[in-house]
Amino acid sequence: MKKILQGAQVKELDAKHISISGQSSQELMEVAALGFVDWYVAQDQFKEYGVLIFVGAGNNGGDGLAIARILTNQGVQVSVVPCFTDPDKLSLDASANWELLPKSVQLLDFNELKYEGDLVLIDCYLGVGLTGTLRESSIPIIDYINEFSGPVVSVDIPSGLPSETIHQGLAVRADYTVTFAFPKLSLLLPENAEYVGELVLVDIGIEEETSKVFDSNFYYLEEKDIPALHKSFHRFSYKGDYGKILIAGGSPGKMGALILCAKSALRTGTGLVTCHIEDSERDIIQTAVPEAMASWGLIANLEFYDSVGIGPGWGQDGRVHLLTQILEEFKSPVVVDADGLNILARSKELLELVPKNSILTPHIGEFSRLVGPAKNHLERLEMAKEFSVTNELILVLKGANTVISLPDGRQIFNSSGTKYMATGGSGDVLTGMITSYLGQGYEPENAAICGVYHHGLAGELAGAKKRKGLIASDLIEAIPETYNLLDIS
Ligand SMILES: NC(=O)C1=CN([C@@H]2O[C@H](COP(=O)(O)OP(=O)(O)OC[C@H]3O[C@@H](n4cnc5c(N)ncnc54)[C@H](OP(=O)(O)O)[C@@H]3O)[C@@H](O)[C@H]2O)[C@@H](O)CC1
Ligand SMILES: Nc1ncnc2c1ncn2[C@@H]1O[C@H](COP(=O)(O)OP(=O)(O)O)[C@@H](O)[C@H]1O
Ligand SMILES: [K+]
Repeated sequence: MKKILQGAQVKELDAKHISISGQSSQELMEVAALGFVDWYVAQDQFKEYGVLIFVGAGNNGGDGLAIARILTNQGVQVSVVPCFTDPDKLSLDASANWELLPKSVQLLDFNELKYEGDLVLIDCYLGVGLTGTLRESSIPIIDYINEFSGPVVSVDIPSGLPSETIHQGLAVRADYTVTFAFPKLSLLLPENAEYVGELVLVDIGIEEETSKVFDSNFYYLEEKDIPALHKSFHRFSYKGDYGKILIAGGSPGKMGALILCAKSALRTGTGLVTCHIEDSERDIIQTAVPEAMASWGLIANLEFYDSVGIGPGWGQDGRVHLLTQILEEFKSPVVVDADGLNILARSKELLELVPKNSILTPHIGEFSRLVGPAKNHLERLEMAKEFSVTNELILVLKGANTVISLPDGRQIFNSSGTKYMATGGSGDVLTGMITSYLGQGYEPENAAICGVYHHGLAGELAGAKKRKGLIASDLIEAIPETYNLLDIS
C-alpha cells in the first residue's frame, strides 16, 4: 500500500529512489511526463483539443516542458506560457527540458495572451515546492487560469494549493488533478474538493519499499493491494466455509435497509445469512430475500454465527437490550452501523462491551454523535485515530475517499468509489459486505479493507452505466463483477 508523505518529503523520496534505482532525476521527470501524457491522450473528451501549458521555474514547470515536447511529438498542437522572467532561473531538470523544447512549440507572453479554438489548459505553474503564502506576482496568473473557459488539468497539485492543509485562499480550481507517485494529503480532504476536481494518480515507478523509512500514518489503498488480502476457497468448500452471519436490523417502515444489507452479504459470498427481525416483519424479509433465514425474539445460539452485523434500519427504541445481549455473548468482532452506532453514542458505557477489533462504520453525522463534532476533516482524522487506538476498534469513516482508521494508528484512504454512490442505502450495502468478509474468516482489518474497496469499485462499475440513476440495489448487482475484474475466485 502506498504511503502518503508530506510534499516537503518528495525531494528526499526522489533522492532515495535515484540512489536505489540508478535513474537520474531528469529520467524520473520524463517518466512522470510520459505517465501524464498516457492518461491525457486516453481522455476522449480532449480528442479535438489543443493545449496551453503554464510552466513555472521549478520541477513542476519542468514536468510541463517535458509534457509539451511529448504531446507535440504525438501531433497535439501545443503552446507554452512561461511564468518566469529568466530561463537562467529554471531548476536543473526544467532547464534541460527547456533546451529540448521543439521549435514548433509556440511560446506565448502571459501579458499578451490571446488564444483561439478549443484548448485544454495544463497547469504546471507551482507544485509541491510551494512554500509560505502565495506571492503577489502569482495572483494574476492563478486568476487567469481560474477564469479560463475550457477544461483545466493541474499537474501534481493545483498551483497555489499547499500539500497538507485545508485551503481557503487563492489556488487553481482544476477540473482534473493528475498527481505523481502518491496523492498529497490535501488532495484527499473534502474541503479542498473545489480545487482538485477529479483525482488521478500516476505511478512513476518509485517502489513502496523506498518510502518505508519515512514517517507517516497515512496510506492510500489501490486495486493492486486487494487480491492478496482475499482468502481463497478450495474445491471441496461447502456453504459453512463461507460463513454463517447474523444481521440485526430492520424495523417497521425500514426493512429496506436490512434487505439491502442481507442481499449484499449474499452477493459478497456469505453461505448462510440470518436476519434477526421483529416478528411482524417476517413476511417482508422472507419474500424479499428468499435466500436468507429469519429469527425473532431474543437471539438463540449466538455462538453458531461467524459474524454479526448490527444496525441498518434498526431504530433505537427498545434495542438496547438486544444490543447488550449481542455484545456480551458474541466474543468475536462485530460490525456496527447506523442505529447500532446511534445507540452506542447515547449509551457510551456499552462501548466497553464492543469486542476488540470490531468494525464501526459511521458517516460524518454518526461520527459526530459517537466521537464528537470536528472543526474540519483534518481534526476528524485526528479524533478518529485517537478513538481507534484508545478503544482498539476499527473505524470506517465513510464519504468520498472513505478512511479506515486502525487500532495501531494507521489510516487508510480508499481510492475506489464515485459521487453516484451518494444515494440512500449505499451504507447498508457496505455493512453487508464487511459482515460477510468477517464471517468468511477474514482478519477484521482485511474485512474492512476488502469491503470498502469492493463497495467503491461496485459503485464505479454501476455508476459508469447508471450515472445519477444509480440506486443501492445496483451496487449489490455489481459486486460479482468486481470479483471478475480482480480475478477473485
Ligand atoms: N517524486 C515526484 O513526485 C516527482 C515530482 N516532480 C515534480 O516536481 C515538483 C516539485 O518541484 P520543485 O520542488 O522544484 O518545486 P515546484 O513545485 O516546481 O515549485 C517551485 C517553484 O515555486 C516557486 N514558489 C515557491 N513558493 C512560492 C510562493 N509562495 N509563491 C509563488 N511562488 C512560489 C519557486 O520560486 P523560487 O522560490 O524558486 O523563486 C519555484 O519557482 C512536483 O510538484 C512535481 O510536479 C516530477 O518532476 C518528478 C518526480
Ligand atoms: N461522493 C461520494 N464518493 C464516493 N463514495 C461516496 C460518496 N458519497 C457517499 N459515498 C459512499 O456511499 C456510502 C453512503 O453511506 P451512508 O451515508 O451510510 O448511506 P445510507 O445511510 O443511505 O446507507 C458510503 O460507503 C460512502 O463512502
Ligand atoms: K501545478
